[in-house]
Amino acid sequence: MTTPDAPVLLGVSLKMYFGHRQTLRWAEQVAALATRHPVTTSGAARMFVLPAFPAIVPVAGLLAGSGVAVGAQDIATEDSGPYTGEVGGPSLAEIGCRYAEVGHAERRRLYGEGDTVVAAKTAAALRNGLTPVLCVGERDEADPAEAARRTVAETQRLLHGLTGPVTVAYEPQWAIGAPEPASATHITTVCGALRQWLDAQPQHAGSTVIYGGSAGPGLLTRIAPAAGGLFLGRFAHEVTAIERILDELAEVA
Ligand SMILES: O=C(CO)COP(=O)(O)O
Repeated sequence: MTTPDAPVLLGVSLKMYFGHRQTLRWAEQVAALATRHPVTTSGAARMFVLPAFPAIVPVAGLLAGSGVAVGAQDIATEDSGPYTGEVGGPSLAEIGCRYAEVGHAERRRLYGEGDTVVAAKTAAALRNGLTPVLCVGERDEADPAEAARRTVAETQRLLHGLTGPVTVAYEPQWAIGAPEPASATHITTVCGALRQWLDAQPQHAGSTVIYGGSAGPGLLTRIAPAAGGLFLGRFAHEVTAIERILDELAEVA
């Protein structure tokens, strides 16, 4: 089952770029944009934002009624107990999170997270009713067919034994923090393969594939519908850039 008519999904992770007040000002602008833009008010596009932990509660308040969902950039593998510094899925769900990001390349590279931890965090998100934003993608640049093979295998490994809808964010690691995203051919090859694999997994019905890695205006219309949306980083810091992406979607709709 393919889902070409599903709403486009635009996610933003603020990583650790913004201070607290800056995050709140940005969220206010995102709420205003989503409340007035025809692509979001019609339901043709859905949005989620992942602020730093301390900003989740106030950002959820600012986004209330705008249709923009909120989520966390990380989640503990366990639900409660002696895990200093961690934040568990039950708390995230309680404060209004709908998404929890897992497996980002920065957490793998800088904090030593491997497949076991990523799979356990994915399970924790699903167990708590949160949609995991499962980041996958090859570390070094490979040709598109090889990248697709590796990325589907990685996704299959990480989701083994799990049930529930997921948002798979294809983020080739070499394209994160780069001047440009991967090429449209590269992205559509890998996202198409992920879509095809997910469509054959009834236990993950309702899942979405989005692309991240230096994504910004001008990209989505070239990679849809293989990519069902974008996972934005730096190029969403200016809310006018998000607006340009919504405008582009309005043009092709
Ligand atoms: O990792 C990303 C989204 O989580 C992408 O970040 P950039 O768009 O800043 O490269």
